[in-house]
Amino acid sequence: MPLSPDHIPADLLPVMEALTRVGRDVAAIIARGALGDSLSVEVGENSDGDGQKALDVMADEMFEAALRDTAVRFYASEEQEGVLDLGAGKYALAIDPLDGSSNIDVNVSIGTIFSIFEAKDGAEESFLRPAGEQVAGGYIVFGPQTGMAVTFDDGVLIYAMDPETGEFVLVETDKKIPAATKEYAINASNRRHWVSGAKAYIEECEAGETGAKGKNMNMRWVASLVAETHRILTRGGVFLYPADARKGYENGRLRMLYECAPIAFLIEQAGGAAHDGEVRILDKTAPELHARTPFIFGSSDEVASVKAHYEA
Ligand SMILES: O=P(O)(O)OC[C@H]1O[C@](O)(COP(=O)(O)O)[C@@H](O)[C@@H]1O
Ligand SMILES: [Mg+2]
Ligand SMILES: [Mg+2]
Repeated sequence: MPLSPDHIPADLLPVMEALTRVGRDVAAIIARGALGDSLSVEVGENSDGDGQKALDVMADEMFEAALRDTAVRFYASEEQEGVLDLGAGKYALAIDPLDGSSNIDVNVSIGTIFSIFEAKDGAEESFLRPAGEQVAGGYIVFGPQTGMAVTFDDGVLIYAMDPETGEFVLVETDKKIPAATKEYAINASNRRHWVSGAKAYIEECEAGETGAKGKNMNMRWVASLVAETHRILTRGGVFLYPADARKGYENGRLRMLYECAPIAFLIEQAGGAAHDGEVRILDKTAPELHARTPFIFGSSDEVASVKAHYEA
């Protein structure tokens, strides 16, 4: 099913068609759930030492195969150690083929996150550059409804997949996030490990109307970055995955290239903000393909308040 070319740069249309075609097929596999093969069985480990589930590997293979016929030259995946050279083409695409792996077998929203740069001559240099140089960033969410949010540096487009046709239909052309919010998202089980700025901000949220905020806050944690982003794009909110004292979490958990850069691009295009506690994500350059970064994003007032707590 072709995508409507409205609002999509012509050069990127075949890339977006490949992504949504695979999105439709992955959605169908997920929808069969327990009726099909187990999607959550551990099949190995990626180069980061993360366990790989069957659906992580399957989705990666499906996206890689579909993008081979497009203008994507370099393919960098969370599930693969190095960059693949797919042949001729002017783009470099980074992907988290399946985000929210812990939710695969519990029927909770999961997703795919993608980031596109214009390719340079070399594979790694095409990705290890300021995140602000992305030409597109977005995600596909597999939930009660399958949908997509994407930016081409000109606002945020929202698509809904029609379950009867598998077609991704444009439903909003300029999604905006409210500046103020009463909702925050953080994995509070790690509180004792957090850096002090995150601790201080969350204490203020918990104090509600009895503290400096003067308003009560509500908390949500899905453990699928795509689902949290979709909620924040839809009704506002702030998300934090801070650096913490656990081994391997010195820069938080989320990967700069496959997760934070494209989400930050979307969020800023929707009027929100994204930083690592100090530095704007779009001003950062990943030092290596699988590098992580602390990540705070969402409604601009709260994201600014988090920064003030880090600086205090
Ligand atoms: O289990 P935790 O520490 O709460 O982390 C949850 C985070 O990890 C992730 O699942 C990481 O992504 P992957 O599933 O692609 O590895 C995010 O989607 C989510 O925000
Ligand atoms: Mg992920
Ligand atoms: Mg993943």
